[in-house]
Amino acid sequence: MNMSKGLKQVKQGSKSRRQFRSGNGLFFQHWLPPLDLTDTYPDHWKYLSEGGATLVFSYAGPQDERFHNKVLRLGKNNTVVEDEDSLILFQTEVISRLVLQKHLAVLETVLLSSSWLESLSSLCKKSRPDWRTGDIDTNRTKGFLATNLVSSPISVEIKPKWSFLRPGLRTCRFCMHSSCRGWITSYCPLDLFSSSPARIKNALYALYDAWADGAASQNNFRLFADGRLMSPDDLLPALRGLGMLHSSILEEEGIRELVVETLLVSFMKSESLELLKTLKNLQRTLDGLGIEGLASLWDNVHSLDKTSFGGGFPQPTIDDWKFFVTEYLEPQGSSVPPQALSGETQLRYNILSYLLSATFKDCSMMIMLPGLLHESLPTSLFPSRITLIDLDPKRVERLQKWLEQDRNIMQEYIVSSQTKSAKRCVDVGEL
Ligand SMILES: O=P(O)(O)O[C@@H]1[C@@H](OP(=O)(O)O)[C@H](OP(=O)(O)O)[C@H](O)[C@H](OP(=O)(O)O)[C@H]1OP(=O)(O)O
Ligand SMILES: Nc1ncnc2c1ncn2[C@@H]1O[C@H](COP(=O)(O)OP(=O)(O)OP(=O)(O)O)[C@@H](O)[C@H]1O
Repeated sequence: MNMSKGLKQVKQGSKSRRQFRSGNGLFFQHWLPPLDLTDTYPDHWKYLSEGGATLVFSYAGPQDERFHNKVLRLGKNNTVVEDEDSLILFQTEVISRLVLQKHLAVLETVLLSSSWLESLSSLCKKSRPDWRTGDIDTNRTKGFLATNLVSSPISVEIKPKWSFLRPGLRTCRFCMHSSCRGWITSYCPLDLFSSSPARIKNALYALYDAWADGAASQNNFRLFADGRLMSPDDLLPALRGLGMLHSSILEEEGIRELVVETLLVSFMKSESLELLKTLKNLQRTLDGLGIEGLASLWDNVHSLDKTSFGGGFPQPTIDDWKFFVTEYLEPQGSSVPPQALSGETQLRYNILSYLLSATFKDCSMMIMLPGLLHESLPTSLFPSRITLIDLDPKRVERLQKWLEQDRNIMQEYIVSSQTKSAKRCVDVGEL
């Protein structure tokens, strides 16, 4: 029997339960060890993209159902990243209780070897942007495969960042941070999360424009055509080459309109608006005390031992996360509801809550599109899939970084507001 034919996989924790269709059409199941990627050649994996902590490759080898439409995500050697099994469990056991499954990629652990990773690392050197630091961590023995979310004709990646305005402030965290970094962008996440078509459109124009101006280190917008990451200069010739442009579109300006209009149709679909609403509510409600409030709570609890913020607090385990999410989702079911907790237990609840909020503040959305809008086609014929990626747990050591970062951002922003008027961001509040 051809085992790869009719193969389906069902994820459960880090184990892969593969389902095979037998001759009589019935499925049978079998527990299998993780796939060994050293069965493929490193040059079957083409550099696709990267973030601060990982590098991502898409499969470009001979036809193989196991890797078709998959990307390989590998940890870098310059950051502490959880092991792959924990990352996958975090998504399957924790995140999936907060975000609908249809908005999540399917993940699977794979086995790797140092020599294989070293070859891949040298093969991808030329494709990586100069400004990115870190290299593949060749000491890791595992990576993970994920659904390739740029396999559609056009795919767009948006990293929306913080969706809410802190009480008492006029400017949102992203706009303050951008101003401190000297970024030139009119993007405000509060527009994207507003549910208003006009404001969402403004946000999309702003994201596109910052990208088109070549602001390489601004990572809030990326565009992929035919599975390849596009630079602003590549886009027009690439779309023409792929036959994706109507002959009337001759100018960059025309593409800008078309990309934004197409994305707007996708964002105005009810499931996209629902996802934005979910993300905003998770970011905001999990943030609870804010980083300053959390640091004060820490100081109160540690007033005698004076342990520094986050010091000695163990990394939450999967069981800790599961327990936390149950308390967060079903506060009435807890013996003591979260708002009535005190001391160590209150601190613990709020630390996990803030860490989880940080995951949602830093994730990205992948929007898969069948192409760019065509005026002869009704927009209802425009299917799109929207998926969240980079939903890794944040580590406890980050607490101190976030406290210092927020203080710096606030301080610099206050100083700069003395010379120019502070930006006013509009939050529509709870959706
Ligand atoms: O601190 P921020 O808000 O700048 O976010 C960091 C991101 O910077 P950005 O603002 O998107 O340019 C940063 O993104 P880049 O590396 O700049 O693409 C990372 O996402 C970082 O998280 P991690 O190290 O991958 O766990 C992010 O760090 P965390 O804040 O999530 O710890
Ligand atoms: N499933 C996927 N399909 C296609 N591309 C992907 C997928 N997952 C990740 N990518 C690409 O790889 C990049 C890096 O992945 P990811 O955001 O998960 O890494 P990271 O290092 O944690 O990023 P950051 O530093 O932004 O937190 C993404 O920005 C995206 O362009």
